[in-house]
Amino acid sequence: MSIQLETKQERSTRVSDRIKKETIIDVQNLNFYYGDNHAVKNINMEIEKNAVTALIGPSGCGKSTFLRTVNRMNDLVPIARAEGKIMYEDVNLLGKDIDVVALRKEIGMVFQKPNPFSKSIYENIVHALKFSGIKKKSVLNDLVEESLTKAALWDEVKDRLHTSALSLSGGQQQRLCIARTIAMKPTVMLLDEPCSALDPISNAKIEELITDLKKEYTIIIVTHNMGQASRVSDKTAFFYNGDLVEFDQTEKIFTNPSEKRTEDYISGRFS
Ligand SMILES: Nc1ncnc2c1ncn2[C@@H]1O[C@H](COP(=O)(O)OP(=O)(O)OP(=O)(O)O)[C@@H](O)[C@H]1O
Repeated sequence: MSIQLETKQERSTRVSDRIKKETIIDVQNLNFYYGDNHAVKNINMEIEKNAVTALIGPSGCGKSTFLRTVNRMNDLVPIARAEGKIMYEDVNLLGKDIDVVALRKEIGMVFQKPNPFSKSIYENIVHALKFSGIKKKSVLNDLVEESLTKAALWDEVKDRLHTSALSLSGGQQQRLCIARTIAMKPTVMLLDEPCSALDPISNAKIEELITDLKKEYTIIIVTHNMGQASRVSDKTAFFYNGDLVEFDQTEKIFTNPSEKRTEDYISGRFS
């Protein structure tokens, strides 16, 4: 009798098949253009629910464009054009009849530089909630506490909710922006280099927070920090020159990538 030993690759495939989760966003043949610039090229990608997906790659390779296409932030660029489909629960997010305000509530975004309004901490959270029709003070108060708690900021600000958000440190401001997104009860959070303007301690706090948040939310994060991608994400997509070169379990990407370009990038041979 001969026993067939499984190769490392076969084991990795078997394990990743077993832990394969539900797909929440299914990107199909996505192309994105800024005028003649073909910035994102024929991307096919399934984003797993309640997981963290990291987008990595050198500057200008299309990561932010891809991210901003998911919640239609690129609609604001006049020369921009998207082709293909981004399916979210049977709805094509690129469809003409999509209510983009509702979409951005469901798929929230946090930007590279913390951008709180120049209002109080409390007002930063309730501003959009009031706009969406919630007026009752007790409901607003509960949502403020809940979202600041989930963003790991409540203990630091609970005694000064009515002071200016601009008096917070950069790291606290970024957690406030995350709380503001959480308050809208999204299902997906898009994070565009959320730590790039932060000090190492704030960075570590946001990373801890991301790991915590994925229990409730699906997260897609653009990062230039390879350590961060490997620490916080479950899956990693490597973009190069608008192409999705490789998309796999983060552990596989960082220990045994299939593509030479991925290996060269993560080992710092180009940036
Ligand atoms: N608003 C815009 N108008 C025109 N071209 C744009 C715009 N935003 C991005 N681009 C172009 O699209 C391409 C992809 O840029 P994008 O910002 O998506 O890359 P990136 O991988 O996120 O880069 P970085 O890591 O530097 O943020 C680049 O050629 C860039 O110049």
